[in-house]
Amino acid sequence: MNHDFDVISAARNWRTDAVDTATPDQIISSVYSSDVLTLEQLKARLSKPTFKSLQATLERGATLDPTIADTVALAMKTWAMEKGATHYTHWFHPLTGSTAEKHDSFVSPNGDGSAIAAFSGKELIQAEPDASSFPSGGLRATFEARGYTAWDASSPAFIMRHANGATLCIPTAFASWTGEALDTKTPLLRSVEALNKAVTPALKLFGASEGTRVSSTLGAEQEYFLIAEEYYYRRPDLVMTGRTLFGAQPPRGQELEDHYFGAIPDRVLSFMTDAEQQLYALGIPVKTRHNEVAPGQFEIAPIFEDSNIAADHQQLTMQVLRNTARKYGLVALLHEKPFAGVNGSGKHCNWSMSTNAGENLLEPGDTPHENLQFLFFTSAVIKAVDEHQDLLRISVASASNDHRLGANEAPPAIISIFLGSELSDIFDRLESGQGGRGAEAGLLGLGTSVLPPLPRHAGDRNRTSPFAFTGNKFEFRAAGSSQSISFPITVLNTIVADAVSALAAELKAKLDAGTELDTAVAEIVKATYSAHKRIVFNGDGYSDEWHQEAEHGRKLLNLRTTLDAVHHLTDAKNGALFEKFKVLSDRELAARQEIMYDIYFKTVNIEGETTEYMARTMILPAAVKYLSELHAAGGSRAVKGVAAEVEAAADELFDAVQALSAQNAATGGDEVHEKAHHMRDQVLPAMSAVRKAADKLEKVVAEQHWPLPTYRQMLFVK
Ligand SMILES: NC(=O)CC[C@H](N)C(=O)O
Repeated sequence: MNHDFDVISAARNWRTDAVDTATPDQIISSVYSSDVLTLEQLKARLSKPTFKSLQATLERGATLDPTIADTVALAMKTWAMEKGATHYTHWFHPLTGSTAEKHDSFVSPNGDGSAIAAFSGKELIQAEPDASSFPSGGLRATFEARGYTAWDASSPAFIMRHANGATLCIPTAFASWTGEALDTKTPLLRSVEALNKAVTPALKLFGASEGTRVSSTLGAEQEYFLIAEEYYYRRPDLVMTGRTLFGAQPPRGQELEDHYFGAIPDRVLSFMTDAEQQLYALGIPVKTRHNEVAPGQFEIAPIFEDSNIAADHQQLTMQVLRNTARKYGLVALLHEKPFAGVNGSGKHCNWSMSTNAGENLLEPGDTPHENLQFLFFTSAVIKAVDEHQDLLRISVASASNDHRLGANEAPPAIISIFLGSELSDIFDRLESGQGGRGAEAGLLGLGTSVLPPLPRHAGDRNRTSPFAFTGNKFEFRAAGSSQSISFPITVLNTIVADAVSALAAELKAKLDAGTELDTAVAEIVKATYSAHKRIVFNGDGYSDEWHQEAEHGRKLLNLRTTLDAVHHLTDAKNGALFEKFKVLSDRELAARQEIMYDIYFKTVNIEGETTEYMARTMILPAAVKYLSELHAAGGSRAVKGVAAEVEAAADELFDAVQALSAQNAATGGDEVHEKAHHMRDQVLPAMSAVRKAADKLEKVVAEQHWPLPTYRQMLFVK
């Protein structure tokens, strides 16, 4: 096959007709949140008493008063139909990691041959989709099809558009008839509540007013690749598995570092602008766009918002990126490692805690008092991450992230915290009993002898750190580009709730005993840092020395692969933690573990089968064809030399495929974790051997015979 035509068409094939892009003024005045049923919209459409009742429900986090449900549903339906919606759906987040929707038409037959537009309060509040095929990890048998979706009124309803219409999407939680969570939203909401319950009493010790509530905030950076659609559909591996299972390294990768933050190609910028306009309409606060490090890699990042809403918005962002790319003859690849040898894609989760008055608890403040608070909560995060390294690692574990972690600017599997030199210095001085040394340039004097000055927005960054302080928040960098952010954030909220409640109890005891607040906090910060500073590491997370020191010196966990990690999810300490904060019951936790094993097993199984299929039906035939051509070409030294190279690699490939085929046919056992281990220990290495031989062939077989678009083409044609 000759790819010359492909290269030209892949480069050209995009629509130049501009979309109707709005100016910043128009975005602010009319586009932003125009497809979101905001509280203002509801207020304008409901009577005062109904709106008040709805608002009270939202504030209490309770379920909607059934007597007003019909009125709210009517307002929703009217709004949605004005926006062009023909259908509505309960939109939820099953344990597949993505989203689910089943549309129902607003049009209802009236029984007399006519039809009316209908949507009742009952239909708004709860539904029973026939959702028996979603993973439940044993929480229900398939014959018990009943799973319920329940309206999450804290995340606004929105409109999803397609070329021929629109759908009203109502964010919902998804649970079994026994009330067990079958989704990622329910535990996230529970963890937000756990965080609130733990942090609010702590804040009160610092003098917070009545009515203070605390929630977690999140901004998730999304990295992704774009490749020409022509190439995508010629790569069964990309279509089936999301990553390339073959591909020799091109002469040029990312070593020139010329793509990162470079000028964004016109086609890509047009795509980005189009996607952003849709995200604005959905009220998603996207802010930043740029070229990422690998050729063909890009990033979109929002500013932070409430973490439950951010989790919904993050799923929508992925969906909009995928859908919009197609309009430009591109495909958005969200896999963590679509191309070996260059950077993978992360979804760095910028996490913090904030009060309902908008106070960021991880912001070093302007006053000594605010800084006491800051140090207290930062210590709690350090304690939480040290005590629950395993859970953070598990929350980002997947077959795809295994290929990313530990190389090309993605953090290693060992969890540690980067505090930056200035903040580390402050903790070190607190620990050693050295107090403040007065205000320095860029540092904020605390005006108290027990505490040293604090940095305002430390500027340094560390790309090899999985969990980095970035001035007024922590960036959980280990999260992978294709995953839902719900579980990582559920874990973060829960472990921090645990640490804060422990430290708050200590603080309260000290205050009750008559210790001054600043002295008491300094003592707690000092003791906490002393006990947990092994988790703080500001150096190179890739170095051998770090791996040695982390594992042997500091005794940190090094859970290299998904299977090493997932195994710990149901450890007694983790079950007790999630039970204590009512985030996940033992059964719900065990179900999640089961599903993680299952998804891992199936993912690698599909990769193994795809590798075998491509090697047998595409790559070996190409090599054989080229060989027969060479054999026909006679006996010159060059021909013989090339033929010998091709033959050697083809033989190696043939043998490797036979070996892979045997592993694909085996199972490793009946239990899902046995199957998963078979995949990791037998199938993945067998796939690597196939790839190694195939990549050798790619370098010697005539390009016109090579059946697959190459890295050189996919990464550089934009
Ligand atoms: N520039 C960056 O921050 C690179 C991050 C890297 N792509 C990752 O996998 O996390």
